[in-house]
Amino acid sequence: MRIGVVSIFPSYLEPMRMALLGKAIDRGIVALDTYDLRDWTHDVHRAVDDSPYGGGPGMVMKPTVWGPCLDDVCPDDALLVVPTPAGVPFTQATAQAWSREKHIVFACGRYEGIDQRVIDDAAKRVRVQEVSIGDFVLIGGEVAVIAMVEATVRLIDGVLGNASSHQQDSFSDGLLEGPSYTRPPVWRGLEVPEVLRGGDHAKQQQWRREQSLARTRERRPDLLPPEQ
Ligand SMILES: N#Cc1c(-c2ccc3ccn(Cc4ccccn4)c3c2)n[nH]c1N
Repeated sequence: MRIGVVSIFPSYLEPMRMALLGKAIDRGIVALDTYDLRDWTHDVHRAVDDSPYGGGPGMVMKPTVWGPCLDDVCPDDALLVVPTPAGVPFTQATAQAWSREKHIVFACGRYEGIDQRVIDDAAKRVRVQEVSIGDFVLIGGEVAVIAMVEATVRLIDGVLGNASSHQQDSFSDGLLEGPSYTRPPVWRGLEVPEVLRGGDHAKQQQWRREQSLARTRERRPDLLPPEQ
């Protein structure tokens, strides 16, 4: 998978070159290109924003800068992703679908966002998805991109050491993951549940399912399947 990210703060994206994502890049599973939007500005001040039509707070990012940039960095067969608080919710299902893409380009806005005509113009040529990572407002799109890239790339074969890891994720079966434990068996007077210390794998699987259902019922009843 090739990933392109456009930002006015490309160094904000450097965490994606560390740890597991960095290893996926080193192993050629993922290629990451970051672009500085200001390289497409055309004035001495390298302006990327302007006042909003119709008034309102803040500034809006210029179509005359974003348009030529996306023309250059986003080929017709790529998926263009635009993080925005007004986007469709990004979910595990989104990550699953994106993990099968060959090329994804992320457009990181700042200020009050990107002139809508940039998205409308791009949609004439490429697939565009405006997505949100949650019901809160960030300062820009970079943090959202890092989160979405992690969630997506970890699902690509070969990225996670233990292939089955992501099959037991929270949300992979629609439920929240239950509690996890490791040694010592007793810590500060707290014991690891007996069933996990034994060897009956069928009982352990049943226990884990019950814990997932209980936790989901308590924290995210909206995720429960109808019969639960
Ligand atoms: N994904 C996602 C996001 C964002 C997000 C993403 C991109 C941008 C580009 C600018 N801003 C600031 C901003 C403030 C006010 C109104 C519009 N935009 C962004 C915020 N916030 N919360 C999410 N779940």
